[in-house]
Amino acid sequence: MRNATATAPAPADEPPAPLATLDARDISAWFGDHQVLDRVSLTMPAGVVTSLIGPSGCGKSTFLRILNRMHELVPSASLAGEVLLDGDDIYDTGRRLVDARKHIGMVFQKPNPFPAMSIYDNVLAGLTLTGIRASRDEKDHLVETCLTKAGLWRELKDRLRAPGGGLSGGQQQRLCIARSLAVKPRVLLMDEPCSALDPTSTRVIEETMLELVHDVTIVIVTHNMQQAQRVSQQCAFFLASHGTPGAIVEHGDTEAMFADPIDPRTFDYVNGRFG
Ligand SMILES: Nc1ncnc2c1ncn2[C@@H]1O[C@H](COP(=O)(O)OP(=O)(O)OP(=O)(O)O)[C@@H](O)[C@H]1O
Repeated sequence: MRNATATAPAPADEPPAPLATLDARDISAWFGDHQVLDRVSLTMPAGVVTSLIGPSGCGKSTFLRILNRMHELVPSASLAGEVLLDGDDIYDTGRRLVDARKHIGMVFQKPNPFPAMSIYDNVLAGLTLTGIRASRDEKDHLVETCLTKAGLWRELKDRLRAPGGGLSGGQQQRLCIARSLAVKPRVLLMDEPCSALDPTSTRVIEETMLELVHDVTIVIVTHNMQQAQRVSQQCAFFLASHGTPGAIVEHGDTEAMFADPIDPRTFDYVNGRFG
């Protein structure tokens, strides 16, 4: 068991963490006494983009937030089940919350850079929080690496001291991706990351995801069926029918799920017949 106080600061120039598999086992979730997920199990393999699809309110975001311990921030929220990162339970009582968030980063629907903070400092904002120390040279290198991976370096390298809030929506979202990458996560969770963006910015983020997946396991919630097909290799279809808690109806290879789904409800959903 890891000791909560034993985590020494890690240097920023350590090599990228190896790819990791995230395994959710029998996840149930509640807000108060309202159950919103019922025994959901899903393996999100290393180096794969997994998309979570399904109608509004079926529990996709709740499931995603459980994967990095954000669900517990809601006072009435509770859950059952296990989330294993390469076999280690992220809810183990000996594990620090901040470690789970460091290893499993999150990008939200609405870009949320610190608006008055410079682009440079935005990228590095997670370092202090997660106890990563870095020299000036290491910070410069990290900023360049993360902005490059997020597809922003060429656009922004001459204005790193400008405020993050002055960027376009698409650039802000990519800045948030760069900020997530700076702490070298092993998994990146993305909750409808393109829903506030125009088609061009959306395509840039999708291309970024396809590059990033070589370094980090990705799980994305999306309402866009074309996006799920473009970016993900694995897909899970969630449904909460007639007031029952959300559950996975079907999951597997994305191409197969769209071309030849097993369950008629999946067929109807991916063909736009409901939801
Ligand atoms: N903070 C909260 N407090 C109480 N209930 C909540 C809270 N957040 C979500 N819920 C409820 O949990 C259920 C699942 O919501 P969730 O946001 O996970 O669904 P979703 O599939 O991601 O929906 P959408 O696609 O619209 O974002 C819904 O019934 C929702 O009303």
